[in-house]
Amino acid sequence: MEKEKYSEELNVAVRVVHMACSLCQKVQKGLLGKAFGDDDEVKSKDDDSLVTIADWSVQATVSWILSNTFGSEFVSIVAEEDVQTLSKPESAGLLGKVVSTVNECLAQASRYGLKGPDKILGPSEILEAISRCNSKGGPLGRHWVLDPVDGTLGFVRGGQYAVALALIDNAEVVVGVLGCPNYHMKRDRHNKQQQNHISSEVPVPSPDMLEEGCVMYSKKGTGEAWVQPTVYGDGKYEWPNFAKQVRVSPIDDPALATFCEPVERANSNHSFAAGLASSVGLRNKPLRVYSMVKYAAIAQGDAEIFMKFARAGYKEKIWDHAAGVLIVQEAGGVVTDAGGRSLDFSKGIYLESLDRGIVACSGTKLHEKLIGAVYASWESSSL
Ligand SMILES: Nc1ncnc2c1ncn2[C@@H]1O[C@H](COP(=O)(O)OS(=O)(=O)O)[C@@H](OP(=O)(O)O)[C@H]1O
Ligand SMILES: [Mg+2]
Ligand SMILES: [Mg+2]
Ligand SMILES: [Mg+2]
Repeated sequence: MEKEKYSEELNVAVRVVHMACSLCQKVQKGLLGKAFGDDDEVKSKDDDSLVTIADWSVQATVSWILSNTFGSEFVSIVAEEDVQTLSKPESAGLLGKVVSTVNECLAQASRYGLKGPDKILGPSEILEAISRCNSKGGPLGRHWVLDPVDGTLGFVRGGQYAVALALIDNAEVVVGVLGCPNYHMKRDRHNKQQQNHISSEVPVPSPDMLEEGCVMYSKKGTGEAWVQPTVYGDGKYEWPNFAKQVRVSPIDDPALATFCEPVERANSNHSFAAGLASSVGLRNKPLRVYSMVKYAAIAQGDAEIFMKFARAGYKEKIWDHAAGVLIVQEAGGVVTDAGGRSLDFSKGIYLESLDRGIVACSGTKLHEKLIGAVYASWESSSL
């Protein structure tokens, strides 16, 4: 792949994810000041999962920036949220909050080197921006894939969550950006690799920058993944900020490795993962973390393994994985389904032919052991 290919897409994606992180920070702070269930900013969807003003507002913001930058007729976006609830007459208050949140965020676009709207966007333009993300993806052409807030449960509980944006080109994930507003980049005393791909200026990081959230990103085929601290709306850190290369952990001894998995039992079979863990000799307790922050943890070497085994019948969606998978792979890791096959992003919004679950590892040695254990457990359970 030519070096410059997708550079502009990556550049815009990183900036808009930084904007989205700042938006989410503000909304999460506001939510945490209220008693859970005591506000109208969190709604339940038909499948009982949650959606908040942050989910809709990030989707509108990213959609507006991508469409305005690349031309709406050229942009296909596959994203999680729709406007069903938001466009009901009784949701006028909720829509009003989304409209002001999006406008407040877009007003900051120039701080991130992006162009915002010339005038305030009205409710119909915001609804249009959200519903424009209704592409079904597929095997051909370019599709942006967005999870505006991944781990919404973590978000409303004051925990980890992520903003995930990827670009798929002819079924391959070519750009991945993961905003993790509550997950800090790894501290390392030397920071020799700092460099900035997004700008020529390279400010020196102050130690407290490393305590804040981060945005990770990568481009397919580069063999590199990068992390930046988040830029906050309070003017504490100004854009452009620096970037540091991330790399997976060198640990390949199961006895020293740590695995992460979803927090909720409903989302992943904890006992199946525990069985695999013990059969390959993992000793550490699982790290249960909301959202795609689990991929970020693998990419920067905070953990070695991520396993997710959803219940039979649940179909994984591409926006829950695309950005994280690319970042882990380019940082040196391996990600497949539980049968050891690559994930197939060509079938539209679902990972259609996924075999049982997802296994992401820092290296092939751990990965082979885990896939072997999946096969062994499968054989013994079907005896
Ligand atoms: N039943 C079921 N099984 C498996 N996965 C499901 C299920 N229901 C939802 N989801 C998707 O899981 C996303 C959240 O994954 P997490 O790893 O954050 O799960 S957890 O909250 O830590 O348990 C979550 O993403 P968000 O909706 O963006 O939060 C969902 O897309
Ligand atoms: Mg959701
Ligand atoms: Mg999600
Ligand atoms: Mg989501």
